[in-house]
Amino acid sequence: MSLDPLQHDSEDSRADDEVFSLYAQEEAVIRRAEGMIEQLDMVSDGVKTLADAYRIGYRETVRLVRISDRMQLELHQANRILSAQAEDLKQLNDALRKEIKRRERLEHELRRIASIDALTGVHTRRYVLELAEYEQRRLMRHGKGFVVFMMDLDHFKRINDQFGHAAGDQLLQDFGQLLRSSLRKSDIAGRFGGEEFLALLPETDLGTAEAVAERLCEQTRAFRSPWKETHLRMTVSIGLAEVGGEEPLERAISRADQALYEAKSAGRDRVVTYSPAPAR
Ligand SMILES: Nc1nc2c(ncn2[C@@H]2O[C@H](COP(=O)(O)OP(=O)(O)OP(=O)(O)O)[C@@H](O)[C@H]2O)c(=O)[nH]1
Repeated sequence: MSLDPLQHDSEDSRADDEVFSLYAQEEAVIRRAEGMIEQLDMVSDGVKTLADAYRIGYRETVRLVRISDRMQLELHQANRILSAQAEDLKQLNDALRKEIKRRERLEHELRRIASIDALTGVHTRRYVLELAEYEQRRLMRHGKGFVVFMMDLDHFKRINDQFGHAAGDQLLQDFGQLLRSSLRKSDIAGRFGGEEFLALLPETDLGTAEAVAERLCEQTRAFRSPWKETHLRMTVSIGLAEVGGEEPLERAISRADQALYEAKSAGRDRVVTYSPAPAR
């Protein structure tokens, strides 16, 4: 509706129209205001809901941040503990490695002590028998044999009685050296006990073994061991026997021992090779 007065016929109807129009405008304004109030209420509700949600979200965020902080602290502490444990483990590992090395050295030393006769430097009886067993199996595979020497220093009791036990020890030591130097590296020499020695000569024929034994006998006879203002002398008796096939080593040792007994009986300072007693 227009408010232009030129478009109306009478003053009254114009006044009525104006009143009506004002009323309608007022109505419209009121309706718009009410609408706006409603919208404002809705906006306010929305803001309130958002604020509530934000408050909840904020609290949750704060809670999560606190948890995260605590977790970070715990992780940091756990990390420190793990680092300390790793360092402890490293030290333990180092200590273990050192201990293993120490034990290996000890084991090596024990094996050396068990295998080498401390006085004479040749092998111990037990070790010779161990080596012999292994050697015998090896030679059997190749169809080869070896020769056993049983050796005994002559009248050793007299040396001890005349010069004392220390002099006897010195001669035992000297004989150990003579024995080692007169044999090949592949031969096995040992102290059987007291003043008795044995040697195994693998892959050696009887003739060669006899020559080796004779040479050792001569070297022993010629040897002089300085002792105080004088010198010590010694001789050795040697019995030889061949080890054949699969026979137990003890049997061959026993034959070499018989030959040694013969060497002693025949006057000592000599080599005797075992030969079976002639059948009657
Ligand atoms: N010094 C010393 N003497 C030892 C050792 N082992 C054994 N004997 C001595 O060697 C001597 C061996 O004496 P016997 O068995 O009678 O033999 P032997 O006097 O050599 O006489 P035959 O063997 O018949 O020539 C004993 O007096 C033992 O005490 C040792 O390690 N050191």
